[in-house]
Amino acid sequence: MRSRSSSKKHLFPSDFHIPSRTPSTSKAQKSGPESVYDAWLKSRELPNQKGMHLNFHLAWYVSQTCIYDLFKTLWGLHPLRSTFMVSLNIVRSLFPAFRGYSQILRRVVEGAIENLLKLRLDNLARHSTTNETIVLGSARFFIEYKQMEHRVKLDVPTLADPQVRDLLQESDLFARSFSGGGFGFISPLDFINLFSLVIEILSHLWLIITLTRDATAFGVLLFSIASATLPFFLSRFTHETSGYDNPISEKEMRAAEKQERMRSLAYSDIHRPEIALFGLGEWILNSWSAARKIVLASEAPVSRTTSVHFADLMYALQNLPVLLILQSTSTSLGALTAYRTSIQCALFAVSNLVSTAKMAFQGLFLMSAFSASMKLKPKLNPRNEEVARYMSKPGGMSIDVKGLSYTYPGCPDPALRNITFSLEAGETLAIVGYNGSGKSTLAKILLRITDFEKGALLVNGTDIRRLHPEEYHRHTTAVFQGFSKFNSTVKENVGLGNVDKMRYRPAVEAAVHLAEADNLVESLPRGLKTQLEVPGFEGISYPGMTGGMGGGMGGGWGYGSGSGSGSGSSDQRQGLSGGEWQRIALARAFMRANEPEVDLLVFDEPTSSLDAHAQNQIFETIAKISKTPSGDKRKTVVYITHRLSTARRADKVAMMDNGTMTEFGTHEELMAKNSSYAALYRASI
Ligand SMILES: Nc1ncnc2c1ncn2[C@@H]1O[C@H](COP(=O)(O)OP(=O)(O)OP(=O)(O)O)[C@@H](O)[C@H]1O
Repeated sequence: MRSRSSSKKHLFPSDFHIPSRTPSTSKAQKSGPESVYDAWLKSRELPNQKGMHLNFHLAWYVSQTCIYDLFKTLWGLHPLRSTFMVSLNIVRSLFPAFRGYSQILRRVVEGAIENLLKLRLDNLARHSTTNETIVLGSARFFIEYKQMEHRVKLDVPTLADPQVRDLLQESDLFARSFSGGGFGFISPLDFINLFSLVIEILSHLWLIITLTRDATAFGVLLFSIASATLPFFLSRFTHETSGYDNPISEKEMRAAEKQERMRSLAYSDIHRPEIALFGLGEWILNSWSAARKIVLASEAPVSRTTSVHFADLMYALQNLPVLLILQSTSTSLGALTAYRTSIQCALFAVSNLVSTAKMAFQGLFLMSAFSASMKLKPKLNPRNEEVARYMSKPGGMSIDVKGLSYTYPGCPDPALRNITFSLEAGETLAIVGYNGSGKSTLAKILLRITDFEKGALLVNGTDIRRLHPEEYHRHTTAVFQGFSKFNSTVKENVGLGNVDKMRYRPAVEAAVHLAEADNLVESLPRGLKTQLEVPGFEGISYPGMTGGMGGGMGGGWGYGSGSGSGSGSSDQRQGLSGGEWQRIALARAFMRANEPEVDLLVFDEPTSSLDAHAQNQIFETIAKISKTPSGDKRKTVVYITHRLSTARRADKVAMMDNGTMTEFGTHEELMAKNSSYAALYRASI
């Protein structure tokens, strides 16, 4: 355990901000890398990355900074099994040379040694594969876990960086290579293979030298004894058959489906705002981890009796006297053939070594991507020395915005320009304006989903940039314009708004009630347990699965437009209309709206698909939540609406036009101004 934690420290020593894209100046090319990220970046600038002209200097740097720590960490997961895996690979790599030696002996004892060797090799191969499955399974889980743990923490601005996306993509390739290769890239086993190939070449060289010196068959005897006894001892540590032979149980199928759903969710960009806002990271990680363990356990080999090995041992020991006799036999017989075979094998091993080394070389940079991605720091996180705690205020959250501007990466024009306004704790603000005027962008900045580049934003008097987003989000709830639709049950779709209470049915029912969605849920075939279908996403099917998975099967955490009402298919999945989905999204936001620590409620066009009656009811509910039963203010509410009849309910109204806030005040004040808002209002009623 000690080695494991210390290795982790080395491998993931500290977070860092990805520097802005550095131009590939000749100076930068010449100087050495300053970090693993730097090395990865420079490796991408190499003109012929896949050829032989790779930069050995970078590879050396990556080897020094990553390989040792990574292997030490992975070794620490299964020290004994890892030792066996490497030992077996070494033993296996010694056998080709030994087999060559046995050809000399074959003429003396027809086939006996060869058969014995074959038996031992088969056993070794079996044990080795089993052991590798276990060791690599754990390594893969560890790598995937680390990657997912880190991924769910990354925020929208970090993931919007194209360089980060490339880094994460290569990091994914590295993690996937732990399935045992297959992606045309390095598998961790290839590093061991490199070592094994060197051993094999050395063993051939040893044989060639031995033959030329006319030495005794002492080596043969030694290997025979080792090969005869090793599998017997190994049988006490390893298992036999692969779990693939076993039929997949329903539990395993559900776990496989869940693991994929959670992985999709963790890696999804579309759901990122809600993952951040509702703090879903830990829940995703725990759910994935539990499901992944079940899947890995189902793939793990199953133990079998060791009697076969005992018989093997007896058989092998019976041959020992023969081997002892052979020791005194002249080795000159067939030596020429063995000599030639050994040279051929050595040459073959050398060419194998070169191609494996080339793959390992490429793999090094994928490893550097993984290592660098582990150190990515979410851009919205404040620096340690700047962190401030969120200070609650009675009545809700006060908001002060001064000269705020923001331009989306890669866009020529700012989405927001010089926005200034103030909101007292407990006030309600309606943001109105034309399409594309920056309303949703402002809402995302207020929710600390998106950053801003100029100006200041104070919440309860504290600079929002000094607050840890994770902590700040606990004091907010929201319905986004493009809210997430999950291919999951109604209960989960709503419960995700407050993961702690997700399994508490009365809490989910209360949220459904607040969203006026009781009738909708009652009309569904399985009520809260009904599996919702997101258009455009198919379920995952598994071999041996009959009749779907009831409510449990869904294909990924799909996201769709949500228009149109699909009917439940044979697996009882249910489509919803746009308005019905909107009620689900509102219920999700209401899951936590009533929590005492929630001070800010943001709704981006929450009722755009609802009829006028439902819309009024929802606004009544929002008004009710924002005040105590005695009428005192307790939550600040910001909502974006195109229906100006709802805007007049708010304490303040903000009129947006082309990224600027052209008017701000009460409905009456703005009407008296008789400007854009008044015109828009009159046009909408
Ligand atoms: N992710 C993005 N990347 C680049 N530009 C964006 C992005 N999101 C929005 N924009 C641009 O920023 C501007 C403001 O968009 P925003 O969504 O804030 O407007 P809006 O007022 O909410 O519009 P609507 O009323 O149609 O919802 C628009 O010009 C839009 O094209």
